[in-house]
Amino acid sequence: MGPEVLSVAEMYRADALATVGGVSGEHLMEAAGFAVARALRRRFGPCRVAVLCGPGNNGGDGFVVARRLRDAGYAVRLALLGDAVNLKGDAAAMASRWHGATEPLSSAVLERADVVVDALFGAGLARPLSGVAADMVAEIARRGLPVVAVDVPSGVDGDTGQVLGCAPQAVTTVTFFRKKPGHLLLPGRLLCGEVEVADIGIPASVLAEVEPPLAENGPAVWRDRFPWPAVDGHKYARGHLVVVGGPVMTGAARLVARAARRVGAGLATIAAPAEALAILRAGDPGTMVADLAEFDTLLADSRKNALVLGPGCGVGAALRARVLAAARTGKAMVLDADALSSFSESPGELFKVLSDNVVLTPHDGEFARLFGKSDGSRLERARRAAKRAGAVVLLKGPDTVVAHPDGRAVINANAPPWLATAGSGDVLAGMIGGLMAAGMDAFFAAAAGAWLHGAAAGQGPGLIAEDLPEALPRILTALFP
Ligand SMILES: NC(=O)C1=CN([C@@H]2O[C@H](COP(=O)(O)OP(=O)(O)OC[C@H]3O[C@@H](n4cnc5c(N)ncnc54)[C@H](O)[C@@H]3O)[C@@H](O)[C@H]2O)[C@@H](O)CC1
Ligand SMILES: [K+]
Repeated sequence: MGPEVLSVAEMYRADALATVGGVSGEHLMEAAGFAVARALRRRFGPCRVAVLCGPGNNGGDGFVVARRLRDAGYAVRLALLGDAVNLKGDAAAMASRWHGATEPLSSAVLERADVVVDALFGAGLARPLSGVAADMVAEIARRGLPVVAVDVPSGVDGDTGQVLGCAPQAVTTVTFFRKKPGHLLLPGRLLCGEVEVADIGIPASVLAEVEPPLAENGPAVWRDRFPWPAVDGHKYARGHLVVVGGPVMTGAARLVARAARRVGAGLATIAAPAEALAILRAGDPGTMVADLAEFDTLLADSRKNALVLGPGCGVGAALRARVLAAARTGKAMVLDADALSSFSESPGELFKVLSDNVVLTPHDGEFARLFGKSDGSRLERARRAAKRAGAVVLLKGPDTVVAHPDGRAVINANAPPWLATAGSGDVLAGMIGGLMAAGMDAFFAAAAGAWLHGAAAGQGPGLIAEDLPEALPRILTALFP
């Protein structure tokens, strides 16, 4: 599915499979430490480095980093949490190859340091940082020292991106083989700084056995399924999206329709209440307008193959009835905003009629209204919600997650803060609806929509929602095979 993302358990499994395949643990650790030392050298010329090692294999990597940097002419001090005699396996072997002093972990090691290598805890983090480890994190922040993190900044949970206790802010994090969710989900992603994924000799063939159901969102995930028009195609072959509009907030439906047409839907019709028709007819000449009183006729027309309901519609029984009627047709559908909030009292009524041909696009507030307050990372919550709803769920945020009821998911990490602007969500719903109208599978349409939405915000300062659809031709041209 593209750039795979492995859970901590899957990472251990990949590691074990590589070892079974003949790559020794020591080889992996040497390569890991080498990659971290190389990343540090790229960023910092010869300087004074404090390497902080923990009691497990993350610490083992640290011993390699220390040796490699010293060999390269850096002034290295190394401090270990716990006693060296308690180190095991590969970490013990690497400690025995470090010929410098091993200090007990304390802030003394930071004196006169220019850079810190954080090799305290990685994948094996089991509980919140406390005691001297937590004191070190505070002291590093107090001194404003740059940190290069091994695998993850210590304290960041590799599976959730959440912080257990505390964690240092890194400038660079070097991880191995593939990213973990914690590198992409907030706040982990921000604490990592720049993430480098190093090849340490684990063969890609282990992925066939591990089969991770998670990927980092990007064109590699969905490029092959993108609904480019056929040379001999007709506009109806590119799909016809129906956008349900409301009486007052007419801009929302117009943004949806414009985004859908820009992304590739052949036709778009806004179906709105009578009082909104005049203003809608004065809008984009290429967007069609219909009276919402004819909704049943629109639904019965098989050429109209996809719908977006919610943006600007107004919460209530009328919208609820339209969503249920639309869902019963089995057409591709995006439910956003008011279409979701209309079911906050009766989510089960909605979930009963959904399928994986439907994408729900809640932000956190809408998500909580529909699925209740739930614990866990965005990834876990989106996955549970998709399963419960029986539909694709796109949980919006700076780390948007798209989850399929079968457990597949992508994490999107290209959304800039400029997207937090009025109408931006309407454009996202339109992009996804447009792609589904053009024939793209719901899960991949949601993933592609999320990524294109982030890419379209690339202009940065001054961005307004109206700019987003207009950025699509440039982005799509670069993707066109
Ligand atoms: N593919 C892989 O899996 C590879 C992993 N390597 C390294 O190995 C690391 C994983 O090693 P480990 O499984 O030994 O795990 P860690 O080294 O991350 O930590 C495990 C140790 O820390 C202790 N611990 C956990 N949380 C603590 C806390 N809050 N306070 C105090 N002690 C705590 C545990 O009891 C255990 O002794 C990876 O992060 C990576 O850096 C590399 O050496 C190379 C290959
Ligand atoms: K670490």
